[in-house]
Amino acid sequence: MALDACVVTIGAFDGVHRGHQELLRQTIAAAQRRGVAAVVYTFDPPPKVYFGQAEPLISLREKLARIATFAPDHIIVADFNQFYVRRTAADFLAELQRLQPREVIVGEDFRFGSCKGGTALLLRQHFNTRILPPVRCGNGEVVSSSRIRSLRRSGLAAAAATLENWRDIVTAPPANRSDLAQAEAAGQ
Ligand SMILES: Cc1cc2nc3c(=O)[nH]c(=O)nc-3n(C[C@H](O)[C@H](O)[C@H](O)COP(=O)(O)O)c2cc1C
Ligand SMILES: Nc1ncnc2c1ncn2[C@@H]1O[C@H](COP(=O)(O)OP(=O)(O)OP(=O)(O)O)[C@@H](O)[C@H]1O
Repeated sequence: MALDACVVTIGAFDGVHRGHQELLRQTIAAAQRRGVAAVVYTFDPPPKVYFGQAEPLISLREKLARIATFAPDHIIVADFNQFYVRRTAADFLAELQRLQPREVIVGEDFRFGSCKGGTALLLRQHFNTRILPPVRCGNGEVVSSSRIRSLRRSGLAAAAATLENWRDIVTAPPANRSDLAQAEAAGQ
């Protein structure tokens, strides 16, 4: 996919939890301010799932439905497979360049490229990059997909659901079905 201009956020976004939701909100707002497309770039399966380090929190369909409620213009789903995983950080930067991002929005711990060689600071050397501070829960812990998995494993499903913050929306259809169809097409 190539674009003239956009604001893009990148990540596995497993669970589309409160931290991810902040990235999505900031991305949509920045794109609207700049009058360019808002793009969400995600991976399927989530890299940790591909490497056998975790079970997915939600299906791809549910992830796309949750992301679609923020109404980005495009959702790019990279097929995270044996070929994709060989891409270096430089390869990934070159691919991102095709989207011509006016702004890239990620969290502090974002990593990309084989062996996680790329960091948010490396992104900043190539693109106008906004690195958001971590969203924390009430007790000060950083909200993360890993933390939600760990809470679920401990039988603390209610606490996990609080971090996901999808209690009211989880079974609802996406705001706009055509967004979802577009997102699924982009992932092929
Ligand atoms: C091109 C590319 C190659 C990657 N290769 C690896 C890898 O070899 N090992 C790994 O643990 N993660 C790898 N990742 C996953 C990243 O470390 C990271 O989990 C992913 O980009 C999602 O970021 P997030 O976890 O902040 O959402 C790769 C990511 C990309 C984009
Ligand atoms: N609590 C948070 N606050 C702000 N940004 C976050 C937070 N959690 C994740 N992000 C950012 O969201 C994007 C996607 O992150 P990712 O999908 O790896 O979530 P994660 O919760 O850190 O996952 P995991 O726990 O499996 O490593 C990245 O840019 C990451 O830095």
